[in-house]
Amino acid sequence: MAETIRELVSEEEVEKRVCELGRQISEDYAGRQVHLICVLKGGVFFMCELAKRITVPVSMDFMSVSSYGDGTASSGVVKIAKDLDESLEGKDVLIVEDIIDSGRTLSYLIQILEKRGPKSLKLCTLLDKPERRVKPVTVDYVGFNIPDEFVVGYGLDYAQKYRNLPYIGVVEGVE
Ligand SMILES: O=P(O)(O)OC[C@H]1O[C@H](OP(=O)(O)OP(=O)(O)O)[C@H](O)[C@@H]1O
Ligand SMILES: Nc1nc2[nH]cnc2c(=O)[nH]1
Repeated sequence: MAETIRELVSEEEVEKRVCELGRQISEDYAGRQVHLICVLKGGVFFMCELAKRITVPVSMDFMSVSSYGDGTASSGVVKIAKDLDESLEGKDVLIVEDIIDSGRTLSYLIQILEKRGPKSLKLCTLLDKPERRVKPVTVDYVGFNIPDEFVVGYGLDYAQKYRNLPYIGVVEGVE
């Protein structure tokens, strides 16, 4: 069977939800600066769109933590491929992720970042698959809870493809 993509969340729905999250974050961080941490590569589309909707001062940094490689199942081994450039000391830090699945990546990342002295540390994810959780993670902002299906688009890949889709879709026709 050929590889195809079935739309799960439309471009319009994603845009609307990103605006709502931006508004909520702006209210919650009123009078403060929020330091966004983008988890590469998947989080980059979401972080850019979200940052544009936040009305309090924003600073940004990037980190790459990988546990999936080219497959559809987490290896369970989390590697830091690129660390942050700046210190988190005294900052109101908001991690921006594309998806939380088993929770392995984020529980590991939060453990590391908490030790770096942020004033606060919160988590925002575009997508969450709560029924897949292996490691507990506290999620402060969620775009959409989705079922247990492997999704692509809006930054998410399958073997590095489909990140550029403007909507969220499910890959069909793969093992
Ligand atoms: O909750 P988990 O089961 O740990 O899965 C979530 C992680 O998987 C994806 O990253 P991936 O390793 O695919 O890297 P990428 O963002 O560079 O595609 C996603 O961006 C999360 O970081
Ligand atoms: N692309 C992609 N990466 C993931 N990482 C964890 N779950 C997923 C998923 O459903 N799709």
